[in-house]
Amino acid sequence: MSDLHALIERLPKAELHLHLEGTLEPEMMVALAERNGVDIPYASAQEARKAYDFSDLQDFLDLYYVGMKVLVTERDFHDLTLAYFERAHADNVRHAEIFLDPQGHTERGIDFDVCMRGVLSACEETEERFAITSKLILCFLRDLSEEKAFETLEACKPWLDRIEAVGLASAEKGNPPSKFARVFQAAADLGLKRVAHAGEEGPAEYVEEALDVLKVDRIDHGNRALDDMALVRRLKATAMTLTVCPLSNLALKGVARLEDHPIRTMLDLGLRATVNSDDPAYFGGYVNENYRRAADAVGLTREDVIQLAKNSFLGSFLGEEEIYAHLAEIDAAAG
Ligand SMILES: Nc1ncnc2[nH]cnc12
Ligand SMILES: [Zn+2]
Repeated sequence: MSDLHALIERLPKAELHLHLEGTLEPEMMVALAERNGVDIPYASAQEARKAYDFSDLQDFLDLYYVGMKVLVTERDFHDLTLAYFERAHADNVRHAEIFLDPQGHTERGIDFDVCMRGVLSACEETEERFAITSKLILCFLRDLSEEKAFETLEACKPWLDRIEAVGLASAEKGNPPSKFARVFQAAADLGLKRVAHAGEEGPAEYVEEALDVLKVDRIDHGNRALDDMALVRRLKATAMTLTVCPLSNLALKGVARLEDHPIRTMLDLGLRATVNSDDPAYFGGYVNENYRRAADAVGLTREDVIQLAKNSFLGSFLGEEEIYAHLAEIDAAAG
């Protein structure tokens, strides 16, 4: 193993952009389909993997929403979440801020509270077993209506002490952040932090709207912000965290080759970029694999990799003391 790969493995990391439903490995999908008597269009895990050849975000989302239909019971959500944390533990992830797409479940008749109980019990078990801390971010699906988003926010109310933030995910093009201005304001009034996918496929203007209209605390992806240098200067001046997902961008054709990925440019510009896995079961790798493949493709240095790990904690919603404790651990692990 190269020195750089060994460093990547050893560094404590936070993961800030991870859709729980995107950690559904084909083996678990097939097993849950059987357990719950749900029809899926694959006879085997191998067949599912063969279908994972995406032309763009929508092409992926079409399969992503089919896959999650196998999640039915509280136990399914628990098992899915715990399986992710086992993998995260193997990658030396110490803290994760995980996305859940409740509308992907409530829209097909699964109770919101069933999802929440299953996910949260696995988060508690994880903290005890692996000493990994976590926070939960509930994403509104931007291709659905504002009214549906408000219904989801209403369902959040009994769980507010267990929810850190709201997010915005799903089909970006044609669904600008401003569509959700009022529901994000209502979430802020409830004391929730805000994040939004922006600039994944949509233009730099969507990143600007997420900042100005949704008042987000982080931008998920943000790649297209690089098209607008005034916006880049603003992101740098405000130390805005970008949760970047290299293997996702490759799989969804945001970049033609990983060598063209902007992660190195982002660091060179002084942006607070982080590396994350997005939907690792669909895109071919968990967080360390994203670091390794990106590092090899764009020539990240040892200092870049250390900076990325530090950024992952600096951009998290942990308290200052916890963040500085993790930064000290990174310095110790870096040697
Ligand atoms: N990469 C992604 N972009 C937008 N919405 C998503 N939901 C799951 N993965 C997503
Ligand atoms: Zn995402």
